This record gives sequence, C-alpha cells and structure tokens, in this order.
Amino acid sequence: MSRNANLTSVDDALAHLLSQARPLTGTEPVALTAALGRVLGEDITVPLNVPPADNSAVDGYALRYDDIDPERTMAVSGRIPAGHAAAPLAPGSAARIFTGSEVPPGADTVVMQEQVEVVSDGIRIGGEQRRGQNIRRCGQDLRQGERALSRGTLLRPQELGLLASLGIAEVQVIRRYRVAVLTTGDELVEPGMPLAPGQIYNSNRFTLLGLLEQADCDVVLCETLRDEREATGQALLAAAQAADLVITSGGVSVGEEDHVRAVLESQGDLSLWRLAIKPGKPLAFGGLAGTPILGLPGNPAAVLVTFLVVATPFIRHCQGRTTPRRPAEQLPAAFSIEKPSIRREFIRARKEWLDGAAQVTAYPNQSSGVLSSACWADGLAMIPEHTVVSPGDTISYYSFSDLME
Ligand SMILES: Nc1nc2c(c(=O)[nH]1)N[C@H]1C(S)=C(S)[C@@H](COP(=O)(O)OP(=O)(O)OC[C@H]3O[C@@H](n4cnc5c(N)ncnc54)[C@H](O)[C@@H]3O)O[C@H]1N2
Ligand code: MOO
Repeated sequence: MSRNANLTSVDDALAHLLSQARPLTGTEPVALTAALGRVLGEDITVPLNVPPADNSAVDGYALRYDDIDPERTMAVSGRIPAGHAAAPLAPGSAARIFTGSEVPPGADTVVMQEQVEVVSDGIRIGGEQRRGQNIRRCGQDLRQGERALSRGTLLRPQELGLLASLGIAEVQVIRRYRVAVLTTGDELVEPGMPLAPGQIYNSNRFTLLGLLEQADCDVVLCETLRDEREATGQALLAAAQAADLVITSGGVSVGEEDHVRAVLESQGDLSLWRLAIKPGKPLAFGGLAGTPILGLPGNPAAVLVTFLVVATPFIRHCQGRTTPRRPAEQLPAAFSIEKPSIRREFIRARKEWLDGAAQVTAYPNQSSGVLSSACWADGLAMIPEHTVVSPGDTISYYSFSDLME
C-alpha cells in the first residue's frame, strides 16, 4: 500500500475494503409491489412471448393487403375490442380493430382510421398503404425462452413493469444488507432532550440512518455509546454478532477516550487506520467476530464524506450491485485551493450555471464540523493529493446522488 506520512491512500484503502467485502448470497422472495430498489437474486427466463399475439398498433381496420382497392367499398364484417379473442376474418372484408386488439387470423395489415372513409355499406381506403403495417408482432418485446433479466440487476420501475408483463408477481431478491450503527461520545444527547453544558446533539446518528436507508440497508441495531472502553468492547461485539457490517462514528482518533480503534486493535483486527482523505483522516477499518467494522471519524462532515466515498462502494459490492461508480464530471472550478495537501480532499460543492456553462463552487467554510456546508452542497469536488487549484482549472465533481449509486 502506498503510504504518505503513515496515511493510506484512498485508492489503496478502497482496494483493501473491496478485497474484504463478501457479497451477500442469500435471497428472499418479495412481491413485485415491494421489490423497488432491491437487487434481483435470480435469472429470469421469459415464460411467454410478449406480446403474446400479433396486435394492432392503431385504431383502424384489419384486412388482407391484397384486398385493398381504392375503387371498391369493403364490407366491415367484425369488431375486435381489446381484451377479446379475434374471430377469423371473412374473406374480402375488413374488421374494426383498436390499439392493442389481436389481429384476426386472415388479416395481414391494419389501416389507420384517419385514412378510411366510412360509407353506408362499408369503408373506402385512401392514401398509401404497406403490407404488414401497424402490426406489433408476437414476441417483439420478449421471446419465450430468452433471458429477460439477470441476477444482480437493480430493480427500477421499468424492471418491475417488465416482470409484470411476464405475469410474474413475486421474485427472489438478494436479502437486505444488515448494518449496525453505533455513535460514540459522552457529549451526545438525542434531539428532543434538553442540552446541558458540554453536551451537543447527536447528529451523526441521523445522517447515518438516512444514508443507510438511501443505500437500501436494514439497520438492525442503533445505539449511542459512552466513552468507556469495556462497554465499547461489549457493544461492538454484540453489534458484530447481529449485523453484516458495523458502522461507528467517533472514537477513532488518537485521544485516550478514542476507544473504537483501541478495541479493534486489541479484541479484533485493525487492518486500516488513517487515510489520506480530507475530511476523514482517522477512519479505521477492521473486523470483530468475523464481521467488518468501519469506524468513521466523529466530525459530522467527515461522516458524510467518508460514508459516500469509502463505505458506499463497500456496501454496494456486498449487496451484489454490479454497476461501477459513475465517473466524475470534469468541470471548471470557481474557487481556488492555495495550499496543496498530502490528503485527497473532498470539498462540499455545488454545480452552478453561469451564462449557460457549468462550474463548481465551494462552500466557504470546509471545516469538518460544519454540516451546513453539506446542506448547501449538491455534491463533492475532488482535489487530488498535492494539488493547487486556480479558478477555471478543470476539477472532478461528483453529485451526491451519483455517489449513492
Ligand atoms: N491530536 C489529534 N487530534 C485529532 C486528529 C489527529 O490526527 N490528531 N484528527 C482530527 C480529525 S481529522 C478528526 S476527523 C477527529 C476525529 O476524531 P474521532 O473520530 O475520534 O471523533 P471524536 O473525537 O469522537 O469526535 C470528533 C468531533 O465530532 C463530534 N461528534 C462525535 N460524534 C458525534 C455525533 N454523533 N454527532 C455530532 N457530533 C459528533 C465530537 O463532539 C467532536 O467534536 O479527530 C481530530 N483530532
Ligand atoms: O478528517 Mo477530520 O474529518 O479532517 O476533521
């Protein structure tokens, strides 16, 4: 691993995390109505042709192309509303047909009603017609026996519609990823309670719960721990036994009250500590009782950034999601970085439009204790290690929604 003043680079840290990630294999059945956002746990083979029969693409008349004669009135021998079986077409005649109605046996063409003149004893056909026009062929969407969707596909609204079009009401999905959340700190008080001197409200808990919900995780345990070594050890072990991943906030720096890292070091294994990332440097990663533990720093903006940059790729990998992270947009900076850092910096930023051109603006206060910067922002600008930035320089920008993908 490349280390810079004992800091592990973000790329090396991500490679290490992904090497430790164990994709979920267990599946569970869910009704289509509850399957949005889940990951398909089985390959789906098309059980029947979609559409199941040739049907009309327009409202009009079904007929045999060779019977079209602009000089002759054609009798209308039948009417086929959508949802009804089509009787065979009487020779030399036309059948009234509607969009989606099955084309009757014996017809090979549908003429739009706008090109038909209705007369007392039938119809007269004008305009230019083509053999086979306006018919949606049996199986043109999906053919029986072919692969409709593969295991690992994220189920979006259109995939749910496709499954429904195959008559499937329930699918196997990868089971939800179970995460335990432990926030640490004697100073923390839950919102709604009065605040005594020295205390602050526990904001990380809510940021993390929101992020995990957006990442389709099941939060199986959520506790706040006091800065106490033995209790921290017990709580971490209980969380490790209950979850696929434990995420903590706080207690990973160098102070003597930073117990999360110390517990990992003594009771589990600490395979990563201190990253070349700003904010978020003291991030710790390790394992306890066979469960990965991700120790995020306590500073509120560091929690958001490290979750998006480091935790999300790990979680997505474990969830069996196969789509790679979207590449950054390359945009001109509307800010400057005068002092190069040995850490890769993620700046709370906004993509803004000036005279029709996009540029990236930065929140003026990038302190990792300032969460309002993240509420102002719609994404993160990434500044590589050892880099200075002048206004107009091209930089990498990731929207928050792309980082959650
Ligand atoms: N001597 C050093 N001190 C610090 C270093 C260092 O390298 N040497 N690194 C700094 C950096 S960078 C960060 S980030 C923090 C991370 O420290 P911890 O992860 O141990 O976090 P805490 O000390 O517990 O808390 C830091 C900060 O965040 C507040 N906090 C914690 N939890 C919550 C919560 N749930 N909701 C809201 N706010 C929270 C806490 O009160 C502190 O202000 O260490 C630096 N120090
Ligand atoms: O890494 Mo810390 O989050 O810079 O404040």
